[in-house]
Amino acid sequence: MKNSSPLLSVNEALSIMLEAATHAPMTHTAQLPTLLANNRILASSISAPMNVPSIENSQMDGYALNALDAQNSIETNQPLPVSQRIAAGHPGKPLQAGTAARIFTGAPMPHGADCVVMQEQCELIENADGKFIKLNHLPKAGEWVRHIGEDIRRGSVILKAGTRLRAQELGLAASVGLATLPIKRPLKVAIFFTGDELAMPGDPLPPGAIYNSNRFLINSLLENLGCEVHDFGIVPDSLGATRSTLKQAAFENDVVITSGGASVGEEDHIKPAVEAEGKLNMWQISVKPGKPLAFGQVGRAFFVGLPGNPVSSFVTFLLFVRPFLLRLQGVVDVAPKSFQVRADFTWAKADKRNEFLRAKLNADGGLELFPSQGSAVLSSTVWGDGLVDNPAGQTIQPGDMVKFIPFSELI
Ligand SMILES: Nc1nc2c(c(=O)[nH]1)N[C@H]1C(S)=C(S)[C@@H](COP(=O)(O)OP(=O)(O)OC[C@H]3O[C@@H](n4cnc5c(N)ncnc54)[C@H](O)[C@@H]3O)O[C@H]1N2
Ligand code: MOO
Repeated sequence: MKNSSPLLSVNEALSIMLEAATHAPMTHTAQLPTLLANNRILASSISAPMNVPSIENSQMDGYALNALDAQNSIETNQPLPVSQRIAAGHPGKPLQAGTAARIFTGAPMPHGADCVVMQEQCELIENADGKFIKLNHLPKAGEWVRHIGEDIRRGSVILKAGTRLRAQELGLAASVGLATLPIKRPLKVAIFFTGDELAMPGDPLPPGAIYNSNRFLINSLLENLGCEVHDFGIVPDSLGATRSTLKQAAFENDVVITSGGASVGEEDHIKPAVEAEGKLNMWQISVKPGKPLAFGQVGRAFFVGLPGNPVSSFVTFLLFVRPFLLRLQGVVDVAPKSFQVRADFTWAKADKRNEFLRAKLNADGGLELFPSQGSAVLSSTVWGDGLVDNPAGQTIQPGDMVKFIPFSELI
């Protein structure tokens, strides 16, 4: 086990976890209704069974016609007769030569028409002989026409295996008529929270106790990732209780995540419990907050021990657990996007560890820091827009460009 100095870097630790996840792919897949597949992971690549659009149709409300007829009508100052009306969902008849068809957005183009003139660009004349349009604009062939397969070509791969399905992907799948999708089965993740000081919101707070905020943080983060959460609640600070809960949780789940008790005090039982029931592969990372992060295996389940401090728990979940759980389900690209942003603050004291500072974008496009960067100050995570990834040993001056990872990339 690697646990002595120098501490593992963030990248080294992440590599160890991702490597383990890559070699233990969760193979079970199921066909799920597309409507229920939000946030789930696609198990196999999807090829389009049809073209989108499947037919040529109009992009505007206006008149469908032939560009040569339009040119002729303008040159001879002869309005074009309106020979039919085509609404969306109602295929029209072939276009009579030398006429225009009233058409609406999304309606099928009539055979023989090659363009659409917006109704704002022509005048409708109605008289005893019928309806005519006078064009104030000379359209080009193809204008305001949506062509077959313009968005999606039949047979092309529209979604790759390992894609995390968001609203956009589900919309795209639905646009080619897919009512169900092959998805990875959700990961079963057990969580428990160590600490005699923990009480649940809704219960009175005894002297010296604190509320179990991590239970709410971690449950929500796992839910966002589409995991099936098995919450074992609060476990007292004893090696026996920690070991038995760990064993039971590992028996029934793919991953066990704990909070607290990961550090070095006598009341910190996570490390000895994991060593007794399984194997610790990694402990203590050069990251602030979050140094005591632990990773290992108990039975067939992976184990991740998050530090008890709420901000440490939150940050290490985002940096390590999120990519790990995504990779376990076959997601290839698990790295969050980061941006170079100007610091509008001073960070005078360099740390030995790689720091992740809670920061907010200001109106000038620069970054400001939450005044207290303590590991227990959860307010910083609500105030902030994301994390500044500050390398070990680095101070920051106003005007320096820093690496910023928005929370939207991490949650
Ligand atoms: N002598 C040392 N002490 C500590 C070290 C160290 O290297 N040497 N590391 C510090 C660092 S860094 C961190 S981070 C913490 C993490 O310690 P643990 O994972 O053992 O967590 P606990 O001691 O159980 O709790 C720490 C802190 O967080 C509060 N807590 C715990 N669970 C919850 C919860 N579910 N919800 C809200 N708050 C929680 C707990 O009351 C403590 O205040 O260790 C340092 N110590
Ligand atoms: O790493 Mo701890 O999270 O600094 O407080």
